[in-house]
Amino acid sequence: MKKERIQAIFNRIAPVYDRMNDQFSWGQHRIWKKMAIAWSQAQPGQTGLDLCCGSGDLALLLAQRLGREGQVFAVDFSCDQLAHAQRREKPFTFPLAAINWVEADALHLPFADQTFDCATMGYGLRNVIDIPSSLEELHRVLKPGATAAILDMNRPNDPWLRRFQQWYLDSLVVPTAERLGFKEEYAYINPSLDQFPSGCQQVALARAAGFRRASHYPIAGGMMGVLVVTKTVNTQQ
Ligand SMILES: C/C(=C\Cc1cc(O)c2ccccc2c1O)CCC[C@H](C)CCC[C@H](C)CCCC(C)C
Ligand SMILES: C[S@@+](CC[C@H](N)C(=O)[O-])C[C@H]1O[C@@H](n2cnc3c(N)ncnc32)[C@H](O)[C@@H]1O
Repeated sequence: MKKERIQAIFNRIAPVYDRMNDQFSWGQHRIWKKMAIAWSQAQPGQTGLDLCCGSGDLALLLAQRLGREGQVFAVDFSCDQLAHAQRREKPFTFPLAAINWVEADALHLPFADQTFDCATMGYGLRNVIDIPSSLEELHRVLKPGATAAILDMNRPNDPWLRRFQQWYLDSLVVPTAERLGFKEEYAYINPSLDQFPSGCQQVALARAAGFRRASHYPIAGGMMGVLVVTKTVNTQQ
């Protein structure tokens, strides 16, 4: 799928994206995102990156974790998702790290090598048009020793759960989205899952991108998963 088509999908659904995620996942996506933040090993005061930030869920959680002394760079190439994210940021009262909202392509990040202490990527890896390049770019901008947590949907290994996931998406998610005029955008999810590398394949891709430490943790029965990668301190890299 071309970059422009992906951009158009997420620009179009920006007004309903958060509400639909809450509705379709019964609010569970917020738990899955908090798990990704924990796996990122982000610490107060650090400089963090949230790739494919969309409406800002993970960027805001990362900003809470990094605190007043930290800072977040939240990157997305959808101007409408970023606009929505910046409007949401205002009501937060507890001490947040400063969030820098950056409209850019995850495949060509406008940051120097070894910039970030930690990173998150929520439901982005499956949507970039070049997964190996995205992982290589992530590796480039992380500091040695930094960890990234990459949350996404996955096909479960269990055949019954696979069938449930396909049925849920085709028979509940898409018809509901269709009633709001977003059939095409949500009908994209199931085929995108068919193309998405399995957890083991994601680990292999991460290793090929230079991450010497990579693990994949299935969650929600394997319908979701978190790829956790760490850039080793090896001076040869
Ligand atoms: C937050 C979630 C998905 C984000 C998301 C990712 C995409 O790639 C999209 C592509 C096109 C349109 C929208 C999105 C998008 O919103 C995960 C939750 C939302 C999912 C749409 C629903 C997935 C439901 C699970 C398959 C089953 C959940 C079972 C339930 C907890 C009982
Ligand atoms: C499913 S949304 C995820 C949003 C948010 N991370 C979350 O957890 O809800 C995927 C986001 O990735 C963005 N995206 C896809 N490919 C991208 C790329 N190459 N560069 C930057 N953003 C990209 C889309 O614009 C969209 O906002």
